[in-house]
Parts: sequence; structure tokens; C-alpha cells
Amino acid sequence: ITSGASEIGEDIVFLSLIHGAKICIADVQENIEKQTVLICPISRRVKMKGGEKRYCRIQWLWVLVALVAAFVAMAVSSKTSPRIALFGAIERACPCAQGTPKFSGIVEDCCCDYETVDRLNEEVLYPSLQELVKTPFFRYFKVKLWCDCPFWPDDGMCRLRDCSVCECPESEFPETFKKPHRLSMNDLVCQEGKPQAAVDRTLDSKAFKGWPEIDNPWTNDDETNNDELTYVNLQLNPERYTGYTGTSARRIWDAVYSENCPKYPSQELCQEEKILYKLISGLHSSISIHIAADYLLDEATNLWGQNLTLMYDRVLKYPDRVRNLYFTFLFVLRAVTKAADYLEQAEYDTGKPHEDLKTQSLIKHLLYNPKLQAACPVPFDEAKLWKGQGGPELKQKIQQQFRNISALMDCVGCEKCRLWGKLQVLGLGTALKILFSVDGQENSVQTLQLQRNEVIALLNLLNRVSESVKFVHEMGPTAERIMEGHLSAHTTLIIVWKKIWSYVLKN
Ligand SMILES: Cc1cc2nc3c(=O)[nH]c(=O)nc-3n(C[C@H](O)[C@H](O)[C@H](O)COP(=O)(O)OP(=O)(O)OC[C@H]3O[C@@H](n4cnc5c(N)ncnc54)[C@H](O)[C@@H]3O)c2cc1C
Repeated sequence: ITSGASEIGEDIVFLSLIHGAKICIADVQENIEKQTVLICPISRRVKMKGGEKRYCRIQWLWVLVALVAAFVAMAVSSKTSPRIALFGAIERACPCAQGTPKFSGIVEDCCCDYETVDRLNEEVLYPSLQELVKTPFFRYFKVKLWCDCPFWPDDGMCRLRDCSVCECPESEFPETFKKPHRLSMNDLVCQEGKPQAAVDRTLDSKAFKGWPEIDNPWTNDDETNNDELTYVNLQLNPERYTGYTGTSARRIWDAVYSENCPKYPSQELCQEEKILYKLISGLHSSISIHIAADYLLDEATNLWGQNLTLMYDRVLKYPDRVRNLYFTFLFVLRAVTKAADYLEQAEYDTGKPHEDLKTQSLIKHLLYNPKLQAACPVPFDEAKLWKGQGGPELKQKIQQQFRNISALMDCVGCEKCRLWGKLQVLGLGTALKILFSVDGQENSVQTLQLQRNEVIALLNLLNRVSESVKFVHEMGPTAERIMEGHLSAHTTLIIVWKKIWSYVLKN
């Protein structure tokens, strides 16, 4: 509310709060002998004694006075009716109360509109994917983690311990994934001392039961080579802020963009190159949104939370980046639904029959959801691509470019970023493989063969992008309001805090 108020409004709100605080301080002083500090409950059902009731009544009264004062102040400052001023403020704060959404119509080059994507994501995709990625089959990812950059040496720009993927005891791992005695006792110490960051690095040939060992032509890593590979529990290594920044991170993104799309956004680009750019940009947006959604706000107190300013500065300020995020979402979704027959029949064996059945049923629910099939049956139409003269050559060129992007992931100087970078690039590579080719041939689902790790990467990527789309949809309007407002809530809060502080110092 203070964000809509003028200087006078702030003063009134400030005075009301100070008087409320004064009563609070007096009461705390009274209660000092009892050594208790009372926090007033909102619920009336909480049992309170007479003195406590009185104290809370007075405190809530002052909150009411502060609200009324803000309401009056806004009316005065906006020279309009209090109702309009107040609802103006609420409208800015509440995304659901807003008129035309910023992104509407069909997502470029796709077959669904923004509103449908948001609705399907909220009702079907996000909840199913959240469940799916927690299952034993989808939470362990096989990856070569250490830095093996073919382009330049790793310069270790990782600033926080949160960059590291850490190792933990074998005991938490599904039996079918294990190869006994693979993990040495020396490796068991968690780098961060936090169980939630723990990683098991064992592997086992049984884990590939029922799944072919085939190299993906779109990616650089040889997926059939199990040497030096590590199993990582993705649930324990969330993609979030790691402190990886500066020239090292910048160099990777610059290389990714300049390697593949030197001229973008010039119109000289052909459609296919534009699509590769949009996929990378969409992935980049999604990574930035995850950093913003789970950010280390205060290193000293280890306080994590949302950083809407970062989301605005890196993504929302550039509408194309939001559009590319939605495009990437629909592209990957199309790949998943196109591979539906294959994914339905695949084996999801982790040695836990109950959980494996659940995985199978979640996959079916996702692939054959009636709402999804009715509202967005073909999220992206790949059939219109590679049709022109030189189509096959162009496809090979782009395949090589994507392989180079995949190789660049070995240069990421932060272990956790490398983990998610590799997973998501493999996920995109798998989507490209499903939609476009196996060895440059016209693809048909019948001949499609996927590795277990490719399927894990594909579905985890879809989940990551789904989370980003949801976060943008829900928090984007608030972030924009704060950043684009006349007087930002942040600025107002700072002013009020400064006033409270100077008042405390003076008294
Ligand atoms: C593969 C990879 C994974 C990473 N994972 C993490 C992680 O998990 N946690 C973490 O904290 N950090 C991670 N990072 C680092 C993070 O992405 C940023 O590089 C870092 O936070 C510094 O951000 P920046 O503001 O310099 O801009 P960057 O995000 O580095 O962007 C560099 C430049 O790219 C352009 N750009 C930015 N976004 C887009 C877009 N969506 N589309 C098109 N162009 C764009 C802009 O010109 C921008 O200046 C990762 C980096 C890489 C390469």
C-alpha cells in the first residue's frame, strides 16, 4: 500500500506504525519479568489471557489506523476517490486483477497461445512433472562432472560452496543403480556438510537394463562411455544461485551465442538457425529465472529467497527472452508427446516396484492427458522445417553447432552449474533427436531409440522450463510493477525504514 502513497502518506503510515511499536515496546517492558514476547495471532481461536488480549487488540488497532491512514493519504495524493486509489494499488499488486496480459496470442512458430500454455502448465504439466522428477527413476542422472574443457582451461570462477555437487553415503541409492565398493570412504564427506546437497557417485550396468546404449548425434559427450561417470541425485542438488558469475560465466554464454548465431537477430538468419537461437535463449532465460527464484539474499545469515529485481533485469525487461522461454517449453513438450509410444513402453525399473509403477502411471498421465490433447495437441510443428533446398546440409550444420554447445558445457567453472547445464543441453539434444533425426535421416518414431539418461534429461528439462514458465506467469507482473512503478515499493520501504531508524536514534 505504501508504494501507492505520497510522501504525506508515508509520514502518516510511519507515525501510525511508530505509535503501534511504542505500545509494543511498553508491553514488552511490562512483560520483561515474565521473559515473554507476545506475537499477536491473526486467528481468533488462539487462546489468550486477558492482558494478552488487550495488548493484541491495541496492536491490531494501530495496524488498522496505519491502513486507514495509507488509504486516506493515497486518496489525497492521487486526487481521486479513495476507492479507486486503493483498488488501483491492489490492481498493481495482484496479477489476476490485471487487464490484457503482456504476452498473448500464439507463441511464435508454435501452435498454442500463451494463455493456454499458462493454464495447461498450471493444471496439468507442472503438477505431474513435479511428481515425476521426484521418482527414483528420474531423480538420478548420470554425468561426467569434472571440468574437461576442450577450449580453454577452467579458471575456477566459482565463488560459493553452493557451486559444488557433494557426495554422500551409498545407503540412500536404489540397489539396482549400485556397483559395490565404487565409492571410496574418503569421498563420503559432504563438501558443504549439508545432507540436502549430497550426491552419490556410484554406477551400475543394471541401471541400463532394458535401455539401449546409443550415442546422441546432437551432443558432444559419448553417452555410451561409462568411464568417469557419476550418478547425481538431482533432488539434492537444486538449480539455484551459486555465485558463478563474472568473466568465466560470461565467456561461456558469449561462446554459446557467437558459435551458433553470430548474426542474430538480423533477418538474414534462416528459420532453422533462428530456432536453435531461440532454444538456447529460452534455456538461458530459464536458468536466470531459477537463479532469481532461489537466490542467496544474505550470505552472512544464509538467507535464501526470491530476487525479483534479478528476474526483471535479466529476463522480463527483454520480452523476446520471455517469448523464447515459452517457445522452448512448447518445443520440448512436443518432443515428449511425439515420443509418447516409446516413453509409455519404456522400462522404469529401479528395483522399487511400488515407486516404479507410480513412475509409469505419471508418465501415462502426462502423455495422454485429455486436457493437453484437447487444448494443445501439437505444441510445435516440426514438419515444416528442413524443407527447402539444402535442408539436409543445413541440418548437419546445426547439428554440429549444437554439439559444440554441448562441448562448451565442459568449460562451465562451477560444478552444480555444469551439472544442470549438461543435463539441460542433453535434454534439448534429445528433443532435437526425437523431432528431427537419428543420424541425419528423416526421423520416424518407430525407429527412435533413447538412452535412459536422455529420457531423464528430457523430462527434467521439461520440468525446469515448466517451473520457469510458472514463476514468470505468477511473479512477472509483480516484478514488473515493482521495477516499473513510479515510486517502487522497494524505494518506499527504504524511506520508511530510514525514518524509523532516525526516529529510534533520536529517541
Ligand atoms: C551453462 C550455465 C549454467 C549456469 N547455471 C547457473 C546456476 O545454476 N546458478 C547460478 O547462480 N549461475 C549459473 N550460471 C551463471 C549465470 O547464468 C550467469 O552467467 C551469471 O549469473 C552472470 O549473469 P550476468 O548478469 O552477467 O548475465 P548472463 O546471464 O551471464 O548473460 C550474459 C549475456 O547474455 C545475454 N543474455 C542473457 N540472457 C539472455 C537470454 N535469455 N537470451 C538471449 N540473450 C541473453 C545478455 O546480453 C547478457 O549480458 C550458469 C552459467 C552457464 C553458462
